[in-house]
Amino acid sequence: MTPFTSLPDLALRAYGGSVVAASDESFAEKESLIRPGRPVFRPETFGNKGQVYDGWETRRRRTPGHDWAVVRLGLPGVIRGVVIDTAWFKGNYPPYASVEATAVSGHPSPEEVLAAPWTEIVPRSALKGDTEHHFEVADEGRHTHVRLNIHPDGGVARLRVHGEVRPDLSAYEGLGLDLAALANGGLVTDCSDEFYSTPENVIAPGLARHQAEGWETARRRDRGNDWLVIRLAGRGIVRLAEIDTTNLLFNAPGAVSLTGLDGEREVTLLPRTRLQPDTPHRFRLDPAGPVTHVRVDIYPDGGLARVRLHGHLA
Ligand SMILES: NC(=O)NC(NC(N)=O)C(=O)[O-]
Repeated sequence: MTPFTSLPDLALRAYGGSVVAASDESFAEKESLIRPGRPVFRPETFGNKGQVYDGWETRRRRTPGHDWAVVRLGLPGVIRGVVIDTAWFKGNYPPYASVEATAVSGHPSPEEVLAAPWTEIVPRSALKGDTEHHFEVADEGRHTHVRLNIHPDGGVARLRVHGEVRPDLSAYEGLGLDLAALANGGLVTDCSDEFYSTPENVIAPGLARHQAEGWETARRRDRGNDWLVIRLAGRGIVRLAEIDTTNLLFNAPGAVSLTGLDGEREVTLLPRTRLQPDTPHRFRLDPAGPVTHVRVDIYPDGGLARVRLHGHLA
């Protein structure tokens, strides 16, 4: 079975997640919980509020109760697993944690979210200091928010909430949309190589700020070519592709082609076409029937910053 960590982190700040409320954040800010990247630590960096930690850290509690933080998922969906990472918190980690989830439609205030009915998805579990804890989640519900409870207080470096994206696409009814976008339910299901950075990046929101925020493969030393496959938000007709090589200056692919997949049927959407480095290309695609997946071939290797596949759901 593939580990749940291979699924997108629905809470990630780069995917639109937000820590909307917390009981306390005296020592270190709650926003760090969903920051991309590994937590870092520099010893003996004492500020006015104590040692500086890359995480969320509450004060030493002198009253009954426990601390908590509420995260709005950037990508609502079905949660398959949660990672609670206490990296670098050694004398100040919480001994126990639990996680709850809820689904609130629209654009609720933090108060409205807190008042919603919550479902426990990770029961109260023992934690260790400076450790990544992986908890599988069996709940099949679609959720928009999670609440991390720590008992009674302390610091957590990162909270990762991996799962399957289940967007509400009702606002797009009758309109075109990016069928590849992670936020719309697209998913990279396979790729030839992800040596330097994950192919999931090509369907992430926004622009890549640097090379590592896109997809980059190792230098190929054989006669083949690198590729990735995107499962679209649904079966649909793709009309316009954006192939963005921004930030790939000396390692952009020489060319790209796009193939639509629908069951056994394979259809060329874009024949092999030359690319320029550091350029957001737009290509109108050959008319073709609906497809469920698109294979992006790059020649011979390199990577891409973003791939957008605009069209309509069939
Ligand atoms: N940020 C802190 O200073 N935290 C704590 N102290 C040290 N030294 O890390 C603590 O929990 O009292």
